[in-house]
Amino acid sequence: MIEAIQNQLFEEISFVENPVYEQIIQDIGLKKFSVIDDFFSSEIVSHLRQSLLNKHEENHFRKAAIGNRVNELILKSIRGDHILWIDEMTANTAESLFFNQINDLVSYLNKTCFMGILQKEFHYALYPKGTFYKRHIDTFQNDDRRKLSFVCYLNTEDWNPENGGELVLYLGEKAMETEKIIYPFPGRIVIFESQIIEHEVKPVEIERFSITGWLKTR
Ligand SMILES: O=C(O)CCC(=O)C(=O)O
Ligand SMILES: [Fe+2]
Repeated sequence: MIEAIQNQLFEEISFVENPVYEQIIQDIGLKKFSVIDDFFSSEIVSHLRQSLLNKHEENHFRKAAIGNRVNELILKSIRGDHILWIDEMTANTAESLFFNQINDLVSYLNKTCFMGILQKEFHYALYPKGTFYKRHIDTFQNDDRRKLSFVCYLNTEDWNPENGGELVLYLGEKAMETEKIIYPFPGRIVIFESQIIEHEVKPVEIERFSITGWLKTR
């Protein structure tokens, strides 16, 4: 009994407010999305990019799918990225650092906003030159488990807006829709409400690297 109270007290005392997480929570509450620069250090980003490139070199990536009854030609007109799912259980050093930060964020969200995030899934994505991902929403019919979409860019430091590949979020009601353009600068993350925000990746002029994932309720 006393131990339980001590533990609870300790939990309350040990809670440290995190300004970056608070920013994310405030943004999502107000705008349904948040963009944070330097969420990941350039060191982690470069290790993750190297890991992505190694695995791509070893032919582990697959062309991304969009549901099952779609043939390859149609698929290519919708999205052209190659992906590889990341398994936390067999994560390498860079991936473990990535998951540590994600898990820290998730536990903060669950503690402070009762988000109820119990599951997560992440994949590497490589967009070859000339590819894109047409306007879409990240939730499937009959499946509303995806709550927050999460993208983290792994491009090199010299990424130039002229490379294209910008993420466009479509915000607001149809009649007054606005576009939020987000460049895929390394270390930058974008978090948005999966069930609400339509978005697209514009055609890219050079290879574009990222990790995309979802925080889910179960
Ligand atoms: O890479 C991005 O900026 C977004 C990717 C995306 O929309 C997706 O994979 O569902
Ligand atoms: Fe998406």
